[in-house]
Amino acid sequence: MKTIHTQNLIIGFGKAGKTLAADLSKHGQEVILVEQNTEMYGGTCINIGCIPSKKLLVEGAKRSLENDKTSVFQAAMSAKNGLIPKLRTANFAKLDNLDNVQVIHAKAHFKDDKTVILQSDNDKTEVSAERIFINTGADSNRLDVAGADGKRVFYSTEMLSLTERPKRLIIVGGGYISLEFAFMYKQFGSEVTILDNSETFLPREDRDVAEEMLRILNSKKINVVQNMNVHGFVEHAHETVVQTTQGDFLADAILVAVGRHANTQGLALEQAGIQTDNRGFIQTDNYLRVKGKDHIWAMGDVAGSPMFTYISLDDYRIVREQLFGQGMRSRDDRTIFPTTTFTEPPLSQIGMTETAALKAGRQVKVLKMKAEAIPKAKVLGQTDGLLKAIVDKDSDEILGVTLFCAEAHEMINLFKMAMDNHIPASYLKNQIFTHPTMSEGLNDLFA
Ligand SMILES: Cc1cc2nc3c(=O)[nH]c(=O)nc-3n(C[C@H](O)[C@H](O)[C@H](O)COP(=O)(O)OP(=O)(O)OC[C@H]3O[C@@H](n4cnc5c(N)ncnc54)[C@H](O)[C@@H]3O)c2cc1C
Ligand SMILES: NC(=O)c1ccc[n+]([C@@H]2O[C@H](COP(=O)([O-])OP(=O)(O)OC[C@H]3O[C@@H](n4cnc5c(N)ncnc54)[C@H](O)[C@@H]3O)[C@@H](O)[C@H]2O)c1
Repeated sequence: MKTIHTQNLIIGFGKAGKTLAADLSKHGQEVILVEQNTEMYGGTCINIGCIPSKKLLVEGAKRSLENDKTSVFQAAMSAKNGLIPKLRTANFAKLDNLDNVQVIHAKAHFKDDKTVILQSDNDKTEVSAERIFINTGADSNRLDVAGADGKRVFYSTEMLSLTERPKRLIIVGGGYISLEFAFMYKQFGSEVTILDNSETFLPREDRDVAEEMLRILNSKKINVVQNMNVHGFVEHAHETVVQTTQGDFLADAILVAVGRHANTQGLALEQAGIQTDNRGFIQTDNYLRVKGKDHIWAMGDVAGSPMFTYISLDDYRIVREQLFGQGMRSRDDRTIFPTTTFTEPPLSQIGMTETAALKAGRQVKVLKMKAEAIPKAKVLGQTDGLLKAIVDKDSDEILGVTLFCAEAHEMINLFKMAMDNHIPASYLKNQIFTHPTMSEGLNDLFA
């Protein structure tokens, strides 16, 4: 077994890890970044997450008026298959081209809190490191029911690379992945049914927003069944029966999208004395330092940070500030951040919903308008949805915004800046916007 020493060992080629590797190198530090899967160079986002899913959504939308849905599906898959390897190669080259960064293809596990074993097919290397950064991401939760290992039961990764378009798609779960894949496969002409076990559809959203999403889903003939549990899957020659508390459903493909868990299996965290919380995420302080270990950090999904690429990037910023700055940045600095579910239209949110503000005892003004009132929505032919802002009655402070309309995913970022800088609601009422844009609708929303 080879033994090497490095200043910095990064486990996992995720967003935080790859950005930190480049930064450490820029500062003259030597880095080993270990990734277990060559098909994952660049991490979840570019290979099996955000980018391939959005590429398929965009390609499907481009050809939404075409009747031959099999060819729409094939063209979208082929466009996605063309893009992803290029991004992966570029991500690898970006680090590999740096003199003091070494990317090693191996699976890492801890020997102790200063030593990590890198195990590849035919090689084993022991690395002792001054600093260790864990950025191993998350993986799909499995359904523990009979038949869940059947050939038509898939998770998001497989659904991004199906070779045959399913005529009937059942999606188990009613969150981000469920909704985005429901719209995606609807564009490919599949009959889509969402089976969710929660009593309330989109529980984090206000009811008017959830009802509008439900209306849009139904108008597209995407069926949503709430409050049900899957008992099992029974595989037949040409279809699979999904057995639930609300009867049987027939499917050509099933997507299970019921959340994701930390990728810590096989890391042998216990050998390094690294603890996980009751949900399996690595326990850190607000500066992402692993509990009780001054030289080990965890970043991104595995650290229990909200599962978004831009939050993993922000985790990198928190660590960067400790290594090269004043060390002041922490998780407390991002109490509010925007989110978007890439449906049609996209659903974007920041800060408090109306329900959350009232629950917190705030005295609020609720500003609300339909997307169809915005001229650009008519130009785009995308008049579904609504916009909502929650404003403190006395101080005029913007407490939260929900944009469920065309271009919402771009517009919501404006509110991160406005809210961080305490720009009052009245400012938006008179802000000059270009025309015709969806953003100009904010003049009316805040009027
Ligand atoms: C289908 C889907 C769509 C998504 N869409 C969006 C979106 O639109 N916007 C958004 O912001 N977020 C989205 N997300 C979430 C986002 O992709 C993740 O939150 C983000 O990529 C997590 O990055 P990370 O830095 O934690 O690690 P990851 O990018 O997950 O990287 C972890 C890496 O570590 C490697 N690894 C694991 N264990 C080991 C080991 N023992 N040794 C060596 N290597 C190891 C893994 O192979 C992996 O490459 C989506 C996720 C999915 C699944
Ligand atoms: N646009 C984006 O930013 C984006 C897109 C995709 C994924 N993501 C990230 O990835 C994470 C994982 O996505 P996800 O959709 O798997 O999780 P999620 O937490 O968003 O949704 C899980 C859903 O599954 C349901 N559920 C749980 N157990 C169930 C069961 N046994 N039967 C039926 N339904 C069940 C829940 O009620 C919930 O509706 C998200 O939380 C998000 O952070 C982000």
